Amino acid sequence: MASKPTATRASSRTKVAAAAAAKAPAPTRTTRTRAASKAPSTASDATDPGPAKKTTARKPLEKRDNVDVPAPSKSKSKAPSSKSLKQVLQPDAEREPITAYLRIRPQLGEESSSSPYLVPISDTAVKMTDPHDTQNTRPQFRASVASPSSIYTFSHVFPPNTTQQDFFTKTTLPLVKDLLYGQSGLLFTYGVTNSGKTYTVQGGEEKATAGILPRTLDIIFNSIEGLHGEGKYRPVRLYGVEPADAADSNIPQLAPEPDLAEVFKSLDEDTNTDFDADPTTVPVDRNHEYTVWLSYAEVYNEKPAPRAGNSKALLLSRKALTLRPSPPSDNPDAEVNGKYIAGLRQFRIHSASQAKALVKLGQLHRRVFGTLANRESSRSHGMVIIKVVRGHRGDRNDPSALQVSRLTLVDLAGSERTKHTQTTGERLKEAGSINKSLMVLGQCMEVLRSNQRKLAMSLAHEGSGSAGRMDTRDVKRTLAVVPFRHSKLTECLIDYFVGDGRVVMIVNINPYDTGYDENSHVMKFASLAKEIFVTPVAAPLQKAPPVPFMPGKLKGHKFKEPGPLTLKDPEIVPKTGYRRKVTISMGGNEKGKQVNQAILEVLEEDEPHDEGDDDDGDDEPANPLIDALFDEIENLRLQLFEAEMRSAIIEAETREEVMHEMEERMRLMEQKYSRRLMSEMERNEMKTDAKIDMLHQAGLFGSPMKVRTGVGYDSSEDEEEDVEMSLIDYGPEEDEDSDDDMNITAGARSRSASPLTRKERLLSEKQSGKQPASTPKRIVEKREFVPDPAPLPSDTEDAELTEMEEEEENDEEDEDDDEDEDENEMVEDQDDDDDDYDEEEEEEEDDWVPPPPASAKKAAISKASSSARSVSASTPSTTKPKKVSKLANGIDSLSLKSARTQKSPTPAPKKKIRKSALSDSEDEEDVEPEDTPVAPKKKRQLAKKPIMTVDGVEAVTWEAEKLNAMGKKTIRRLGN
Ligand SMILES: Nc1ncnc2c1ncn2[C@@H]1O[C@H](COP(=O)(O)OP(=O)(O)OP(=O)(O)O)[C@@H](O)[C@H]1O
Repeated sequence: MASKPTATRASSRTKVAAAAAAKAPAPTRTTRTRAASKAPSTASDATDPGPAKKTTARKPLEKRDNVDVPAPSKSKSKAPSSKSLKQVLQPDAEREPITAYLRIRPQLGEESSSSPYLVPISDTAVKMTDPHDTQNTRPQFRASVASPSSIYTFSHVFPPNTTQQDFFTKTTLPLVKDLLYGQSGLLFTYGVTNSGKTYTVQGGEEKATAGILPRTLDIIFNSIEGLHGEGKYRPVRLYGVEPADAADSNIPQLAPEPDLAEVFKSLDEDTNTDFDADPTTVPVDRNHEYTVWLSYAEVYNEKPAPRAGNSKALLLSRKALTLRPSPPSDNPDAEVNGKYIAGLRQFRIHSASQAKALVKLGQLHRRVFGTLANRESSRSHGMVIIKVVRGHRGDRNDPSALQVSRLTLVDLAGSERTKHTQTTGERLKEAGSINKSLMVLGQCMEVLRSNQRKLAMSLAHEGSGSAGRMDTRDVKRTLAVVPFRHSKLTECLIDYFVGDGRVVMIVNINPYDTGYDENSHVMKFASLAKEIFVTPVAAPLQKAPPVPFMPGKLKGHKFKEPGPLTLKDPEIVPKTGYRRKVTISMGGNEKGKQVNQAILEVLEEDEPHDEGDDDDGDDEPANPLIDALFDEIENLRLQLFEAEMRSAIIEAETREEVMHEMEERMRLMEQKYSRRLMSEMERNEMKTDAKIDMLHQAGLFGSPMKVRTGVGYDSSEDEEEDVEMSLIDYGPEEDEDSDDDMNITAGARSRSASPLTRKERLLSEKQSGKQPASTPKRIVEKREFVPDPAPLPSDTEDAELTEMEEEEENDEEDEDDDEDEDENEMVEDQDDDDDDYDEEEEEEEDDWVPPPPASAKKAAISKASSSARSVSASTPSTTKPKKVSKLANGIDSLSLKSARTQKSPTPAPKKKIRKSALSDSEDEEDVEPEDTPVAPKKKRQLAKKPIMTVDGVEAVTWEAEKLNAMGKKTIRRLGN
């Protein structure tokens, strides 16, 4: 019988070691250290394809300084090779990144937004789009500082319809298995308020909605059924064990006070923990026995509120606890020792329901303090620590055969750091204070990541400097200090981040929540966490010598025997502290249930000052200056954040204001331009009508004149047209003023009044026996360049003059071309006169030298005529202006003549002159209305003749020249 336990012991040890090796995926810390020290050569060897090459590659390394021994070129070239950062940062057998899961909360009906701004695009990725940026506005026009659309990847994305069971199986069950196999783990939920963190951890009220915590407890107890240990040892600190006492197994006496007892009774009634139990079982090593210990802690960073006294209220105290470093003796292989919460009560749990009741108590406390802070949601970080002490059944009294593994489940407070961005001052400070631990957690992750990268690169690179690869110790000296100490939360979890187990992060998101920016922040935090590598190792086996069971004493230290939970424990309730009043109520959720209320006075005490020996083994320097500097940095960060948010809000508001103003201006401009365009179009239309009308009247466009002058001519039609012309509105006063105002340019004048209007005015003036008040400026200006205005010729004289001119033209060959061109120009000018006439054209008209009509014409002209042309060209000023003057005078005379006829609103008197000049035999009587008294004059048949075009004139001129060259003087008949 005596040998049996020994054999069992030996086998158990082997089994423990084997189990640790087989079940724990990573080696122990010692192994890891060895592996790390080997890593550089492994990295070097990794470049060699086979064993033979390894040998050749080693030689130059051994004789590195011996330049006389050349290394094989192949291996030499490979020696300094290095892995890329990406390769180095790949997960391997020893380490793995923090696992990040995303859980999307379903829409609950209270959300105003109908469509979520985050949608899963695969099992591992989600797309997040700013709901306020439907137009994909450019970043500078956006009020939000977060990017408008981003894709985030996770280890797995759980859509809204995921059941609690599925979620637990994929995310937490592996950690529960680890716990039972002797490996620690951490799971924390992260997200803004109302995103479902508490629902994920604790669960809902309905069946099958139990969260990961009750399920974890269920599975642990399902799995160790029949394997419960005697509980001779209890876990202490992080990894240590010590002899337990009977009090550890006592169910906590919840509340001796009657009112509070009522409350807790109803709590007990509510806590029917078994109705939603998870039946899953994990196969465990049945050679071991297990004891489960549970503690509930809260990280509560708020500052105390002013004292509020009420003598009748019950007193509920809560004492701030200190964190103490885990002694290296508990885990000699550890490079960095974590910290434990000193004084945290822990209870040995025998069943899942007992554990759940205790958790409920912890949550009640949390709720009480949450209510105390006047907040609806959890404002503290709730932490449930489950410890499993595993020992071989064959060696129950040997503490060196014990292994303590931990699973820490953290329900973080809402990360609504920017929730109150619209407010500043106190509320922002408050938010900053509440989330200080989250901020520090982020900072720790950032520093950890950068340190890990640095270290990985130093291991991957070889041959930097003469001494070969850089010493890891040198690199470690350059690494930044991870600010774990700046928050209680990170201080509690330090051991997980430096390599004490698997870390799982659950990101909760409510895609209907209005806080897009806050959720973007959460996503960024998750992507940062994913890049941090942790080293899941098995919990150390205890090598502490067995201590005889002495209640109240352990290893020479005074040990306080733990008693039942009493709210008035003088050790717990401090003499000084902060008192606050709070009312808690239980029940009343369902119909008919009585609401239990209790008024509690809560006494809070600050963290006691560490005693001198508390920091034993704390490797971080406790320099007050450094602490003060860190505090200052924190303060400045907060100020910076506040200032950034303020300026972001101002910027967004300004942008919006400017945008609205711009929009308004553009709208006004658009209206103005469209009005202007319309009026321009109307004007153009009327102008065109006027032109057409003038062309009609000039007989160049159809023959309305003929119709008018014919038998069926209706005077009312004429009147209509006159009315139509008078509708051309260039400003009512313009016409009036323009007659008097000689400063108005010819162009403006030409636009301001139609010839019809002018003609009518002239007629009326003539009829009233009055001299025209003024002549139109254009005509006046025409006259301006006439050096010697001649008296107005009569029609006959005019005709004769024209004929004479023509004769002269025919006679004077040199001038002939010029004259004809001049005439053509004049005729063309007449057409465009009303619209485009200006001084420039006038100048052109005067100075214009016409090109020769045709090459054939030149050939036909004799040398004699060429010399005559040159002579006449030398003295053009004597004749040319005179002719122009006659034409101008002719225009006026024709105007007067038209005024006499009253029925011929001819707008182009010059044209008539030119026509008469070109076709001598045309009878002008046909143009005149029948009833118009016409003075006896030379008969012309202008209207009967086809109107001669410019080409016609040229042709005629050409013929005339030809004949002239042939010696014939009479050209009058040529026109016929
Ligand atoms: N997956 C889910 N299915 C159904 N209801 C859910 C789910 N997740 C959350 N809820 C509900 O949404 C509400 C808010 O969830 P919960 O209280 O867990 O948010 P929280 O993130 O813990 O908030 P706080 O940080 O303020 O404590 C609760 O009513 C909860 O029941």
